Amino acid sequence: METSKPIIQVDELNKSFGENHVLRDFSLSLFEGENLVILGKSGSGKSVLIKCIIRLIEPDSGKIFILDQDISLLDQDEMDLLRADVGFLFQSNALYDSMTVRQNLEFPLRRHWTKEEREEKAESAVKEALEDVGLSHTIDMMPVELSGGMRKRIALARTLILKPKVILYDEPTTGLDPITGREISELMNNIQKKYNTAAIIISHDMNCIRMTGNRVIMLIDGKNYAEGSFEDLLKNTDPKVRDFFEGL
Ligand SMILES: Nc1ncnc2c1ncn2[C@@H]1O[C@H](COP(=O)(O)OP(=O)(O)OP(=O)(O)O)[C@@H](O)[C@H]1O
Repeated sequence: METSKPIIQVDELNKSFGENHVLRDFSLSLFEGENLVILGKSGSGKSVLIKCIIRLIEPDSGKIFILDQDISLLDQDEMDLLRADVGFLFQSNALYDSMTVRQNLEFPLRRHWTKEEREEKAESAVKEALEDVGLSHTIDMMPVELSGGMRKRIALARTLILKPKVILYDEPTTGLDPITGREISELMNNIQKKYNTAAIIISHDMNCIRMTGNRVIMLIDGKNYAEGSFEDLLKNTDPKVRDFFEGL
């Protein structure tokens, strides 16, 4: 897997808020088709890292390359184009409550597809994305009519509709019961298989991490402190790694 070129490359990222030095020379590589989990205590900087990757936050120093492009050099239009390749599943789902499922799914197409493309392909794209998440029958429903697990699936379908090369998952199973959480984890794996998408997953849910993570990075003291399979890290004897697992 690691012989391929990285889809996302983060090099020696630093980010401070005042005296709070959150990321310290943090680096990672995400390769095609892999699910990479970022583990770290609350407040360790996982969200800051993701926000730097989607450029909601500017790092103080360091570089981020997405699909070979140095994102600090992209203008707004170029960044928008790149965003079509990088799907983001918000913890809150961020569905529009006043829109039907169909309208929610069509929403990203407005920005990324021409009117002609939408007229030609939107209907089939919505249907395929809903089929992918097993919720074809909800197409004309409102988000309020759906359960938490269903809303998560619809949010995922909306991410999938642009066929991203990478998906960033922010706590994808938080707030769901264990069975629904397991279903979402399975769905994440199915999507990885079907589309060969790479993913960065931030999660505190050990079931989700075990099920979905091909590789795990531990964010400790602002650094990529340890990485390997989840099982490797469980066996790691470093005191800070042990401290993390024992604190769970
Ligand atoms: N915009 C901001 N301004 C100031 N400090 C910030 C800002 N965003 C994040 N921080 C600080 O950066 C640190 C890391 O926050 P972050 O949200 O990345 O943690 P996290 O690892 O995602 O935590 P959790 O697991 O609880 O979501 C925290 O100390 C937080 O207070």
